[in-house]
Amino acid sequence: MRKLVPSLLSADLWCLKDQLDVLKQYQVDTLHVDVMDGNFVPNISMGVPLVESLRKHSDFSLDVHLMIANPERFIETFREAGADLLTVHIEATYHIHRLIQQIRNVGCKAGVSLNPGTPLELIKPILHMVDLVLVMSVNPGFGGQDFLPETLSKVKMLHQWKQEREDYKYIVEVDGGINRSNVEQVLNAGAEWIVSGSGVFKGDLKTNLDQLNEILLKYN
Ligand SMILES: O=C(CO)[C@H](O)[C@H](O)COP(=O)(O)O
Ligand SMILES: [Fe+2]
Repeated sequence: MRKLVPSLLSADLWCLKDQLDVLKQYQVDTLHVDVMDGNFVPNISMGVPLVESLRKHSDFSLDVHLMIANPERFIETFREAGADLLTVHIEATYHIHRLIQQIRNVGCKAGVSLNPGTPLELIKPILHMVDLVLVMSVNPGFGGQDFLPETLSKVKMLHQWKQEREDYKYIVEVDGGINRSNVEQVLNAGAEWIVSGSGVFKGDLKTNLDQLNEILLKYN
C-alpha cells in the first residue's frame, strides 16, 4: 500500500489541531514526527511532549524519525510517550543490532534510516530485522530542501531486494524534498511510504492533499 505520511516539521503548530482534522478527512492514518537534537543534525525540533499529546488526543499512528545522537538513550521514553514506530539512523549508533532489538523489546516497530551520503551496504546486515527502511532524499536537519535524485538508486535496490528475499519485510519510506512535481519518480522507484512536509503544509493544505492523493491513487 503506497501512502502519504505528512511530516509535522512544516505544520503550523498554532493551528495544528485544525490541520490534523483536515488530514483525517483525507484518510491520512500516519504522522511523521521529526525529532532533532542539535547534535546529530544542525537543528532542534519537536520531541517527547508533542508525541505524548498526539497519542493522548488522536489515533494517528506515530512514525517517529529520531535524528539524534546515541538514540539508545531515548527508546523507552519515546515508546512511553506513544510512538508506534521508531526510526534510528545507522550513522548515529555503534551498535545497530542491539539498538533494533532494544526498539523491539519495548514493543515498537523498528526502522533504520540512512543519509544521502551513506551507502546501502551499511544497513544490509540488519535488513531482515527491520519493519521499515527510511531513505533520506535530503541531508537531514531541515524541511523545505531540494530533493536529491541520486538517492533513488537506493530506493530501487531496496525494492528489488524485497522481491528477491522472503525474509525482507521492510516498508520502503522516502523522506525529504518530495512534492507533487517529483513524487512520481519516487513512487516509480518503488517507495511505499512518502514523507512530505512542505509539500503538504506550505500553501493550501487541501489543494496539496488533493494533488498528491490524485497521483498516489494511480499507484494503489
Ligand atoms: O526528516 C526530515 C528533515 O530532516 C523531514 O521529514 C523532511 O525534510 C520533510 O520535510 P520536506 O518534505 O519539507 O523536505
Ligand atoms: Fe523525517
